[in-house]
Amino acid sequence: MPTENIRTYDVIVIGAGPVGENVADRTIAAGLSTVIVESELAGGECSYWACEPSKALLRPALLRADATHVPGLDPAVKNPLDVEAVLAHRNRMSADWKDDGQVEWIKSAGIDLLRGHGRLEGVREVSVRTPDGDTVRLRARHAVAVCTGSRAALPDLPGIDTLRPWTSREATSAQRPPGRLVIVGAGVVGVEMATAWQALGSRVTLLAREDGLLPRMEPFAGELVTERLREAGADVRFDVSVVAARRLGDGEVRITLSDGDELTADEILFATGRAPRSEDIGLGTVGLTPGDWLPTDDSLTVTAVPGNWLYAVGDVNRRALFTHQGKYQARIAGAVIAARARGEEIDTARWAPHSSTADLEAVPGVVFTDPEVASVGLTADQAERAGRPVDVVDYEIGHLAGALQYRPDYRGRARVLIDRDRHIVVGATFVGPGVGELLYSATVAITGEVPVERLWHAVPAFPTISEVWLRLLETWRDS
Ligand SMILES: Cc1cc2nc3c(=O)[nH]c(=O)nc-3n(C[C@H](O)[C@H](O)[C@H](O)COP(=O)(O)OP(=O)(O)OC[C@H]3O[C@@H](n4cnc5c(N)ncnc54)[C@H](O)[C@@H]3O)c2cc1C
Ligand SMILES: NC(=O)c1ccc[n+]([C@@H]2O[C@H](COP(=O)([O-])OP(=O)(O)OC[C@H]3O[C@@H](n4cnc5c(N)ncnc54)[C@H](O)[C@@H]3O)[C@@H](O)[C@H]2O)c1
Repeated sequence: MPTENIRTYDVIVIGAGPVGENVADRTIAAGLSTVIVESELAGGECSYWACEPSKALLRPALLRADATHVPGLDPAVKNPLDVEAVLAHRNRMSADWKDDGQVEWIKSAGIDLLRGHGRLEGVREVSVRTPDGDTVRLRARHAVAVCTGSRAALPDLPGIDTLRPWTSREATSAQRPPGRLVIVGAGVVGVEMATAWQALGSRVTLLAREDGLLPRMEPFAGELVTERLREAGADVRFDVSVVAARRLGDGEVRITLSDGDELTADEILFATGRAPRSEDIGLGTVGLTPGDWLPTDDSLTVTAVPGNWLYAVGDVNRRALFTHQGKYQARIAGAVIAARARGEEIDTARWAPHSSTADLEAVPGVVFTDPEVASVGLTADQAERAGRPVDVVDYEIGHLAGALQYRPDYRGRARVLIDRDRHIVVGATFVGPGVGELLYSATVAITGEVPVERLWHAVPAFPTISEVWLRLLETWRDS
């Protein structure tokens, strides 16, 4: 790269999603000049096509499901949702797909924003193709952080190019409910979007190729969500996949399933996982393969590239595809970059300031369905596969006084895994209305490695759902 017209910064961040913004926030706070490059909207997938719009669609649906069962409320809560009002609320929560607020924050933090498509150009260099066709060249004194996130992965289905399917982007930003919506994939996106659009009036068919929903979670999570989705009117099918799909001249979609059944829908949503946004970011110029995920060590450094200058943070490293976990990584990457810029050794011991240990031991996640699913740490299946001796302790949350106060028809279950040798919690799953807010207690128990003997002294208030902790301890003691 010729040296003229090169802008030099301490740190270059590619991608202004929640993760890139947080890396830049930490490096600026450490006194390092930082530029952030963004090709679409500052705020990333989370703000406009993922977390924010999906939760704005789901909150009215979940509140209505709870309220419908609480006596004495206005019968109006039983009425269908006001679709227009919900979608208008979703539009507001997605900032109407404008990023002025985010840009204002970036500027106020002292970070430079460069709009355009960023690409690595060898060691510590990045070129940016701006919207008006210019190329801006950047050089980093210390670090380049790739925070380009992920996109929806589509299956390799014949004719998919002409099918015009929905991905998570259309599913979170559509301006009216399709009459009939077929959803392929029963992971988190599939079940959340099934819950939202069924509540908004679509007739949803949810297709799982496994024998249940949410296949990577405790099996009872998928079972309870299936029950409620079916009660809400959704057609939930297991052990089935799509073998062919095409859009007809009238706009309808004709779908052939692996069991020979045919479906007709107005839209088909592929909620079939994620792929890294790394195919066109110059990975070849640093010896990596375009289109691959970018694995890192626990300090978020891409160790396949020598020199400790390249970092991958957030979805693109595939460690844990959640906004909160990517932001945690961003705080750690920022501290690592700052320490190395000062010439200091980094401390990557387990739970040390420069180690993203929680990615491996305690990733919390909430699925915002009816009922909610909140989990952190290991499932029983994962513990068994890892050869980790644990006691599996279950409790029906609906037996709690607090649960019945919350919603008289409460159905839910909790499971904790207790390490047999160390007597600490290593995994927890709660399924039931409102359990999302319980999750932090389990996350603290796991990351703090709190001995069960001490947990007895953490008294949950009566009558709350958090009394489930006490019941789980009693069940463990008496088993
Ligand atoms: C439907 C849905 C719902 C979700 N709900 C939740 C939830 O409730 N809670 C939760 O924790 N997680 C949720 N997630 C996951 C969450 O959205 C991601 O984990 C999070 O967005 C990852 O942040 P990121 O910054 O790594 O990537 P992204 O948010 O994808 O941001 C990456 C940014 O980089 C930009 N970019 C990409 N390539 C370039 C380039 N070459 N040059 C310049 N800029 C570039 C992109 O335009 C984008 O702005 C959800 C995901 C989906 C799909
Ligand atoms: N509430 C939240 O925090 C939230 C919400 C949505 C998404 N997310 C994050 O986004 C990530 C992506 O979610 P996702 O649901 O897209 O992916 P996922 O990996 O969770 O689930 C994908 C599902 O699609 C199935 N599938 C894959 N290919 C298929 C095919 N060809 N045919 C049929 N089924 C197929 C898989 O078996 C799996 O069940 C999640 O890992 C999660 O971390 C989080």
